[in-house]
Amino acid sequence: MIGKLLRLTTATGRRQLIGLITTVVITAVLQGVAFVVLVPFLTSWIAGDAATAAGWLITLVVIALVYGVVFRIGSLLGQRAATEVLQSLLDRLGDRLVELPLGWYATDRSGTAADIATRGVVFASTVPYAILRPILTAFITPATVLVGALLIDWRIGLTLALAVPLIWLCYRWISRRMAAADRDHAAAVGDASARVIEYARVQPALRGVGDNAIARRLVADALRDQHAANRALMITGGTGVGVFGAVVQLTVIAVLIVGSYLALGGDLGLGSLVALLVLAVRFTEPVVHSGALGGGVAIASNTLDRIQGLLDEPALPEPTTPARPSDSAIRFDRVSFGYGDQPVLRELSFEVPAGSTTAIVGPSGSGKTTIIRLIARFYDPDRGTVAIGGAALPDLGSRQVAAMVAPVFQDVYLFDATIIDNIRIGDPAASEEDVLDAARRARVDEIADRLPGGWQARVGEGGSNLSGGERQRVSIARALLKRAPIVLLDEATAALDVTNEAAITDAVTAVRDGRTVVVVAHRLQTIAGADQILLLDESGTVAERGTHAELLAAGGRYARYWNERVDAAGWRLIPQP
Ligand SMILES: Nc1ncnc2c1ncn2[C@@H]1O[C@H](COP(=O)(O)OP(=O)(O)OP(=O)(O)O)[C@@H](O)[C@H]1O
Repeated sequence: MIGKLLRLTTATGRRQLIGLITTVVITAVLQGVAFVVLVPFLTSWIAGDAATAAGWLITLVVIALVYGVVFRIGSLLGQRAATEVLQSLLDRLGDRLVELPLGWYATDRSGTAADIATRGVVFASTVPYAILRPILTAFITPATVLVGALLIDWRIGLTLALAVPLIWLCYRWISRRMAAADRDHAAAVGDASARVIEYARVQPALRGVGDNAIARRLVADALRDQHAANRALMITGGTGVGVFGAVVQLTVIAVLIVGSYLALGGDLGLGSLVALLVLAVRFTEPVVHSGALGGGVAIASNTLDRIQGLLDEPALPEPTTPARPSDSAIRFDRVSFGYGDQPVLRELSFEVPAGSTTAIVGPSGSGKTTIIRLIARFYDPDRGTVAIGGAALPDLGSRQVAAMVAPVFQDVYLFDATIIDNIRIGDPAASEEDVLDAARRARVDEIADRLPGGWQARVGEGGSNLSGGERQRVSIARALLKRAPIVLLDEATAALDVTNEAAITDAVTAVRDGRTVVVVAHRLQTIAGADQILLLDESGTVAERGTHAELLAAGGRYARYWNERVDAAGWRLIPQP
């Protein structure tokens, strides 16, 4: 645990921790020596030798004074080390969360990450003071007492020494059980947090369908599992401490039996017997304490592992000298990709010429959004290459890719701020004029007109005061303001009202303006207006590719797909003269 803590903190934190450990060792030894000195003091006191007793008493007072000074220094170092550990962990986790590949966030890790970044980090910062210090004392003081007991009376010392392996085995047993119970508990807490966050997020959808019994059951099950895991942790801790206390008390009884036997045989004076019994009790006191702390050590160790695990999450490879893209053309070259063991895209190859628009269509689950994620470098493909401007994304580096690409996803998240502030995220340095210009081109001005407060109206948490289509228009305005050469657009699947439909059509037209656009298209206008259409099939490969006119003329899968959609939408194409 000490090694894990030292690895997680800064050089200053390491110095403070080593200082703390040094003072703890000194105070624990001094405490043990004080207990040992009690023996000659009590023996001479009971024997009526006041002068010798006074000498030992002075020794005890000196030990107590030195102990007090070193303890105070240790307390200060412990507090400073705790603050340093907290600060350095928050800094490192903050940096890590920014560096983690975006794909890490695509799977719902929010509960686990929130638990580590809040409860875990705060607990870790208390470890130097609340766990490390008492646990070291609980081992070093009895060890000093044991050495003293062996020197004073080897038979009593040997009795104590024989108990040590039994106590150690018992301690290991408790720690292992507590570590396992804590792992289950942490998993249950992470799961329950994720479920509660998810439940809050999907409230609008749930209220829309009227019956949220299934979602409520999922949350209730997760909370019940967390409760059960918490109970198991408590029971494991309570049982362990009870068993450990009983084993330690048996040690005192063994000393009492051996001591009484020696006293009855005349080998041990009454004063020495009393003093050695006091010593045995002093030996067991800190050891009993270690039983209760064993669980804390196991939990602390697990927590430090979890924090280290998050810090060690693999990042995507980044170039030392990023390559320069020649333009904004996108190329997929025999790309295969899957989430875990589940393959999604297979040997996918296509090109999107710079400045053109490609619409991706295909059945649900065929991997359309995954293509968008690969271009934004949420993940690197398992095989094959994704390139922009002739350079593979790992050679361009995540920063450059992020600067070149403006994604507009289906589930747009808006901050609970004004519409203007939400658009400005696209380019925080942009002038007010530029922000308003981008907003108008994405027809966000109509949304501002509708809201009380206009441009200064707050959009609510996650953008809840706006409709899905409106949120996507704000997101398109962000992309326009960013002036990135590539726009990735995952069109909302939900049916849009007439106003939003027209506004999105205008916004998409505004976005195209010389940019390279890849759009997961659901609206017929977007599909028909694209320079190139890629039709994916269920197995994650390109089934057909071409312009709308070419694919319709071919009369294949795309033509069937198109005709079904046109019939469903009641659409009619007006023949061109
Ligand atoms: N983060 C993820 N982890 C695991 N599997 C995922 C993840 N994201 C998507 N998938 C799975 O990968 C497959 C392709 O998903 P993707 O979202 O790319 O499809 P899509 O064609 O965009 O679907 P839709 O039209 O329904 O949005 C699906 O089977 C989906 O369940």
